[in-house]
Amino acid sequence: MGHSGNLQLKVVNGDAGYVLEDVPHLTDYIPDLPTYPNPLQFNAAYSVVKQYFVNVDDTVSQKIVVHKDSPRGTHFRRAGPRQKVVYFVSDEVHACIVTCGGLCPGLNTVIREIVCGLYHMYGVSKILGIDGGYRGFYSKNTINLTPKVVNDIHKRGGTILGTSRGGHDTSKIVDSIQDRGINQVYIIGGDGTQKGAAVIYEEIRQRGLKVAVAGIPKTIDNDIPVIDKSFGFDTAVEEAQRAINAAHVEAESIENGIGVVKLMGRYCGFIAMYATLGSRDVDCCLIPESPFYLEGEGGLYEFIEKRLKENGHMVIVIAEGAGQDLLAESLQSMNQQDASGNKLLQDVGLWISHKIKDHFARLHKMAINLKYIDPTYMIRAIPSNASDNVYCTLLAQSAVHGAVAGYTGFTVGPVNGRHAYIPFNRINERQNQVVITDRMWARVLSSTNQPSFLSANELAKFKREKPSCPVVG
Ligand SMILES: Nc1ncnc2c1ncn2[C@@H]1O[C@H](COP(=O)(O)OP(=O)(O)OP(=O)(O)O)[C@@H](O)[C@H]1O
Ligand SMILES: O=P(O)(O)OC[C@H]1O[C@](O)(CO)[C@@H](O)[C@@H]1O
Ligand SMILES: [Mg+2]
Repeated sequence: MGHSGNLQLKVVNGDAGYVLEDVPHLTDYIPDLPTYPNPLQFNAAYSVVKQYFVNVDDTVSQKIVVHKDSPRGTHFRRAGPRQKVVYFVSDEVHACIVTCGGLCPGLNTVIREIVCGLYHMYGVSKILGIDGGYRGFYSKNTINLTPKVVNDIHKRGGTILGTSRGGHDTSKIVDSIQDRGINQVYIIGGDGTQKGAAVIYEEIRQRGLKVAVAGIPKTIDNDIPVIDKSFGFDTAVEEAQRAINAAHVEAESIENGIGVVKLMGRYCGFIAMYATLGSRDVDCCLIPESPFYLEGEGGLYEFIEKRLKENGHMVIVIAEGAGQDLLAESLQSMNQQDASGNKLLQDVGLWISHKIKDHFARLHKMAINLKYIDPTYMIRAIPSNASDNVYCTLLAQSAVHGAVAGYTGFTVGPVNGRHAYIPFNRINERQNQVVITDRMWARVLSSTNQPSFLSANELAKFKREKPSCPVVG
């Protein structure tokens, strides 16, 4: 096997096209680090486990569908407890946890399980909660986290640590880490947060500090690539059903009733797509990845008229990032950004509701009754459901095992069902989006029976431009 790469990339090439995109280890820049036996082997709960520790050579394959002669492809290091650890646990570890970006169901569960994992599996009791996101490192007080403090936080929505956008000052953050003697940093957040985690890791490495940096991916939008799905996503999709049900009940109770539901999804339509497929009451799902138009043959107005004539009512689900080009045409574009530099979107749900009402009022041939439901924050401010709780537990424990073993500069997450350590650069190189030329979007179209709103030429263009998504869908 041959190694290649620089500070960022640790790539190992093997036989038959096998590629390991490995994560950094503290020993990459701190030679001769002493190691210690993993204390987990004395843990009563784990004594029944046949194979305590993950084999050092275990990797997780990114490509699950293979052909007889195809190369073995990209792999990631398998997550889990290691035989040797690089911290003299429990005394040496001083950990901290921070949550950044928007809320997401399960944040408190991940915090709880990092604290309980560190404490119960590795005997760590020095764990600080950073208050209010990245800027909390240098401008706020910290909170001492113990299993007792976090005991029932998973039953609450939000994050007990608070969160924020903006305020990432790398050198101030690393100064604070250094000054406080912190040597494990757990960073929970979305795409922006993981980019922030990558630069924190780089700065720590430049300074030669024995500090492990572990990212736990959080995004309600499911826009983080490589991993199967982000935590809280299922809970959000489930909660979205309540809004869709309400829209459906309202719409079918009145002549020519239309229920419009806006769901989150700034740049991608995963929530809208899964909520639509989960519901079966949705007649039209509009997402940022699939352009649509209103007027004329094959447009949205024509489809609404047809569906109302057929069924007497209809439900439209629209992701917040859908149709932004149309909004920009008809409204003056604001071009505003939030504190993290994310584009602030105009309310497409409200806009489309007005457009539909105006259109049918102008036509005079069909009186419609439109109800607009906007549950956007309700679907992310709730506690996570049971399966997300289990998922959060695995993420937290995998992150803890990795950091204690000396891995750093990684985001943890499931790849084809197996948890893996994924290098930051892989997580940060692109955003996950619905690929409308994949089967999952076709399933939506065939479930709603809506038009694709794409001409043959546009479809061909999409097929050329967008590679098939190997993970989601
Ligand atoms: N390129 C970057 N480099 C350093 N820090 C960044 C970068 N992008 C974003 N951040 C920081 O990460 C934090 C969170 O970013 P952001 O507000 O975009 O949310 P997010 O993590 O993407 O979560 P979500 O989009 O799911 O709400 C902010 O404090 C922001 O300053
Ligand atoms: O209003 P906030 O807190 O900035 O969050 C809104 C954004 O957060 C997200 O949930 C995640 O990025 C987006 O879908 C949404 O645009
Ligand atoms: Mg983001």
